[in-house]
Amino acid sequence: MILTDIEGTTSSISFVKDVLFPYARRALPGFVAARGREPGVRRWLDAVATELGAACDDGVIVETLQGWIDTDRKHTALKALQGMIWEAGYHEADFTAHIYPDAAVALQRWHADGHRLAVYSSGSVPAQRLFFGHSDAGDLTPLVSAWFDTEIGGKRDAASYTRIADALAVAPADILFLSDVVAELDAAREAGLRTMLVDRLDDYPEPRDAAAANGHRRVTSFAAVDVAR
Ligand SMILES: CSCCC(=O)C(=O)COP(=O)(O)O
Ligand SMILES: [Mg+2]
Repeated sequence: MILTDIEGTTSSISFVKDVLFPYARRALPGFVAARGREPGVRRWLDAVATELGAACDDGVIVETLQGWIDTDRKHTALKALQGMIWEAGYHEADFTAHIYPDAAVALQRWHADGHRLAVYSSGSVPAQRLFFGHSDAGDLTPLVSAWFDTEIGGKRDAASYTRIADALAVAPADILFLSDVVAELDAAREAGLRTMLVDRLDDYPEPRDAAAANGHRRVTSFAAVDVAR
């Protein structure tokens, strides 16, 4: 079983930072004005207000969310709202989601070879499905059999990986987790998963040395991933 992160791993950080985040930032005020009363949207706006610890109007909530986008806060409410906003962007073909060609090829090969593939990203599950469904390499969603976001727990928390293994009904040692973030790999290793640091030179121009990789195997492309080990 292969479990992969998205941003910085299958896909470039710059696409997320330079295309997706500015799109969500711009669209947020109009989105909240138009859809803020829908229960599925209100639920997340209320979660932000709760976090602020005070009754606040939607203007304050929008400003807070825009601040969180600016600091790349991986908050579940922000991620859920971003996913809803990006839906329009994908459907109106404003953009397609970046995927490294080596990642698209490897995912297709692993799937054809009978490996089960799952995704674990801070992006919400609907945002992950949109991302893979509208990728530069076309619709990759049929390759993925399970999707996980931070509703199962934080990516730097070992318990999240234990929950994922339970949900997949797979022994932790039979899951290979691919990520660009060493702290996420540390948490996965603590839960018993196999790990590999994906060190994309486009995203990380100064490759991380063995000490920075903290004992995780390191590759710069999915082409070098040996799923058997
Ligand atoms: C898949 S949604 C767009 C990416 C995103 O918002 C994000 O936070 C991705 O974080 P990751 O855990 O995939 O590094
Ligand atoms: Mg990442």
